[in-house]
Order: sequence, then structure tokens, then C-alpha cells
Amino acid sequence: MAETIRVLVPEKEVDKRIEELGKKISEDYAGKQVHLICVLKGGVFFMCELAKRITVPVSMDFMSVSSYGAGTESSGIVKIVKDLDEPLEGKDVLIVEDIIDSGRTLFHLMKILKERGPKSMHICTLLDKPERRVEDVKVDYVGFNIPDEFVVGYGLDYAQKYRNLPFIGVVEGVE
Ligand SMILES: O=P(O)(O)OC[C@H]1O[C@H](OP(=O)(O)OP(=O)(O)O)[C@H](O)[C@@H]1O
Ligand SMILES: Nc1nc2[nH]cnc2c(=O)[nH]1
Repeated sequence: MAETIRVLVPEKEVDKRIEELGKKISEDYAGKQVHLICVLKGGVFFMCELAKRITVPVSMDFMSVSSYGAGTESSGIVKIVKDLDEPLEGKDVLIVEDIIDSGRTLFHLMKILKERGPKSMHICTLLDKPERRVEDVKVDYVGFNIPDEFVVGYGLDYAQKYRNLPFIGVVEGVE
């Protein structure tokens, strides 16, 4: 069977939800500057769209991490591949992710970043798979809770493909 993509969340719904999240974040951060941290690569599409809808002052930084561990299951202990350019001290930080699955990546990343002395630190994710959670991470803003299926689009890849899809889809027809 050829590889096909089934739409899980259509583009219009994603856009509408990002609009709502931008509004809520703007209300919650009223009178402050929000410092968005994008976890590359997947988070980049969501962060750009979200940032455009936030009405309080926004600054942005980017980091890239990789999980490593023994065997097939990642330990989630994160290695920083590209660190942030700016210090976090005194900033109201909002980490922006495309998806939270086991929660391991964010659990370890939060520990590292909290040591840098931000004034506050919260998490915003486009997608959440709560069924898959292994580490307890408190997620403050969630676009969509989704079932345990492998999704692509809006920054998410399958073998580095499909990140550019403007909707959330499920890859079908692969072994
Ligand atoms: O909750 P977890 O089980 O830790 O999984 C979530 C992580 O997996 C994805 O990144 P990925 O490693 O696919 O990197 P990419 O964004 O560069 O594709 C996603 O962007 C999160 O960082
Ligand atoms: N592309 C992709 N990456 C993930 N990382 C953790 N869960 C997923 C998923 O469903 N899709």
C-alpha cells in the first residue's frame, strides 16, 4: 500500500485554535514581555504562527536538543545540540513545542532551563498525547489532545518529510 496521509486536524481548526491560544496567552501575560523558546525543529511552524497572534511584547530564542539513551526507548535525557543565544534570568519564559508524548524531553529540558533563573517558566504545546505520558510535566497551554497515533504536519515529520503540511495528519500505509 502506498504511503498516504489521513487528515486528523484540518488547517482551519489548527488556525482557529492557535488564534485562541494567542489570545489567552496575551491575556495571561498582560503587562509583561513573553520570551518564547522554540524547541527545534518541530516547534518552529507553531511558534511563528502563535507569535503573530500574541499582542504583548514578544522575544524569541531557539534551541535544539536530542534525546539519548540505551536500547530502542529513548531515555529522554536531553543533550543540547544548539543552545539558546540569550540568558533566561528574570524573563517570563514560554517553551513552545509541537508535541508532548512521553514528556521525557520537556521534563529534562525544564530542569536544565530552570537553573538559569527565569522569572517564570510555562509550557505551550500544539499537540498532547496524554495516554503516552511517562514523566509528569505540567502543560499550561494545549492546542489539541490527540490519540496515540503517529502524526505529521505543522512541523512534525516522518523521516524528515511532511513538516510543511498545513494540517495535522496521520501517515498510513507504512509498516
Ligand atoms: O515527549 P517526548 O516523548 O519526549 O517527545 C516529544 C519530543 O519529540 C519531538 O521531537 P523530535 O525528537 O521528533 O525532534 P524534531 O522536532 O527535530 O523532529 C517533539 O518536538 C518533542 O521535542
Ligand atoms: N512526527 C512525530 N514525532 C513525534 N514525537 C513524539 N510523538 C510524535 C508523533 O506522533 N509524530
